[in-house]
Amino acid sequence: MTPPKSPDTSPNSPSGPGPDSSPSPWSDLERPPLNAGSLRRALIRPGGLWTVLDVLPSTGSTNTDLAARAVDDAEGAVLIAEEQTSGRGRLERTWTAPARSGIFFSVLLKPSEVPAERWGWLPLLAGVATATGLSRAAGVDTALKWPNDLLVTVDGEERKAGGILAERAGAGDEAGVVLGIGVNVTLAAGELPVPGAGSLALAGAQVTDRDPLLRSVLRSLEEWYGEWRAADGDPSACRLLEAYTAGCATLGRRVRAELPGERTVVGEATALDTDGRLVIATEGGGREAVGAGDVVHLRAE
Ligand SMILES: Nc1ncnc2c1ncn2[C@@H]1O[C@H](COP(=O)(O)OP(=O)(O)OP(=O)(O)O)[C@@H](O)[C@H]1O
Ligand SMILES: O=C(O)CCCC[C@@H]1SC[C@@H]2NC(=O)N[C@@H]21
Repeated sequence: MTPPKSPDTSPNSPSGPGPDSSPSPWSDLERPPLNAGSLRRALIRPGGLWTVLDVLPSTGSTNTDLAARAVDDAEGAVLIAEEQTSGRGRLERTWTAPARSGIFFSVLLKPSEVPAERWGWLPLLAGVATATGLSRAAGVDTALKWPNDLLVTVDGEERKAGGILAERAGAGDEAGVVLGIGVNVTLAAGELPVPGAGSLALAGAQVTDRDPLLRSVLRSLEEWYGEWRAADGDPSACRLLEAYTAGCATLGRRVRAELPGERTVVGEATALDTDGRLVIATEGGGREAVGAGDVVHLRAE
């Protein structure tokens, strides 16, 4: 089912009170809830990675919730929310996640045998896996904006429709990473939280049932994670570096990386190095690699 087309004079019309205050143009019937039972049944298989802990009607942030229980939970724990009231992005920025408008979830991974310096690949791996899963389930093309954004094209313009937040959690033998993934699915034009945001629906995907999307992204994440782990976290050996490079819209573009202390690096983004840092060929003929943890903003020039 698709959202109502303009002109729509109903009180719920996206052309109603304005971008920030307009209620959803979707009815509850068109935005069915996630089905926890079917998600569990689909994801549980012998030797499989995932355990769906819960599908919460609302929570602050699935990353915060899962991090709080990271020592006690086994790897593969998945926490899903229909809505987040304090969703977070990188550097404690806000991630807006209105009820039933997208897929919002966190997974707990504990790749204890992979050298910890390679764990920085996990958010990039999650980007590749999410793009693969969305493409399989909804036929929608997404591009990766280094380091943690998922872009869709809406009317010829790139817009952010998703993001990934990776946070270290637990300690000692139970150390791990909470990977949080958020994708705007049904958000309509009048509901966009910030300029430059987009959604799968706005990119032309005919998706209202979010269960298949979630299943597909989690399956793809399990596949990529399995390959990466089997390769001891070496992104070249498991073709992660190749896949990220192929899907990355940042490479080949002129960018401005804003670093702490008002330092900037400007030039062409040419490659990712083996640590997942973005290599920028600067105007003076040099090359500088910037890490995801250091970049405050990365803008296309
Ligand atoms: N549902 C959403 N859809 C799209 N964008 C969102 C959503 N919620 C919040 N945002 C934007 O995402 C930002 C958080 O993401 P992040 O920390 O990756 O910053 P960014 O602006 O994407 O980074 P950069 O400047 O490097 O592109 C928020 O500051 C906000 O601008
Ligand atoms: O764009 C970003 O900076 C990252 C956004 C990450 C959003 C997801 S939604 C599920 C999980 N819980 C959060 O609070 N954030 C992540």
